[in-house]
Amino acid sequence: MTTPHNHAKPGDYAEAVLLPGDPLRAKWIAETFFDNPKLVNSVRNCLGFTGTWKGKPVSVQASGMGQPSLSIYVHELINSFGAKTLIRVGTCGGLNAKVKVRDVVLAQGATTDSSIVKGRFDPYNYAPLADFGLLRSAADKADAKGLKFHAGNMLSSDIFYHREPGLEGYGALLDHGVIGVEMEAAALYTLAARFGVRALAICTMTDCLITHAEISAEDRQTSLVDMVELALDVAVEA
Ligand SMILES: O=P(O)(O)O[C@H]1O[C@H](CO)[C@@H](O)[C@H]1O
Ligand SMILES: O=c1cc[nH]c(=O)[nH]1
Repeated sequence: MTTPHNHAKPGDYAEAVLLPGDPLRAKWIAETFFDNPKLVNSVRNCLGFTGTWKGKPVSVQASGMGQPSLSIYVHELINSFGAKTLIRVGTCGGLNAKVKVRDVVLAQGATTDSSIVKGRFDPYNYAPLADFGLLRSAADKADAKGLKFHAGNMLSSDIFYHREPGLEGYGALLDHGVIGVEMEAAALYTLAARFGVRALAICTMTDCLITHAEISAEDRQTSLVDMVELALDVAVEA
């Protein structure tokens, strides 16, 4: 069934879908890693492709930036296109000195300021979590590949440009082990829990908010190769 945001046909997506924020990253992933990539969605240029990785079907769909955008694509992937395993392949800012630029971050949990999650669970503070099986698989595979990775609490913020300067906007999160900041994982985990599917967010740290080290625009794509290969191996395993 097509949707206002996705003109793919039933069966166009694999059950395992990678979710980068950037549509051009989706295209790059399909063209670089997939065998026989086929464009399945281009509505709003939020590109989606299906192909195979190591002989197994897999898709990639750009989520756009932020939790409202990701929520639309993920809701439709699950409910209209049968997605069962959703793995975000994103970039994040670093909030902890132990995380270096280019390190891979597995978002074990996702703290958020977003009204998509916040307030929905009153009087409780819901803790959006990664699927444990996917998390364990990603950690084991990262170890086997010799990849430097960190697993922990990610901040999924609705705000990229905080009013407060530097690290001030992150307040007590800094003293409580939150390791990185991106803009989508909490909504992904909450939707996955609601609809009984599996989700994991894997990010490459591209901008350290403590040291201000960052990956240059030219290096950004190549530095994501390890993360994408890891995500693809996890995605097609089930
Ligand atoms: O590189 P992507 O996957 O888009 O992820 C990060 O980059 C965007 C902000 O620049 C946000 O979407 C954030 O989550
Ligand atoms: O600082 C950053 C870097 C990447 N993505 C974010 O959301 N924030």
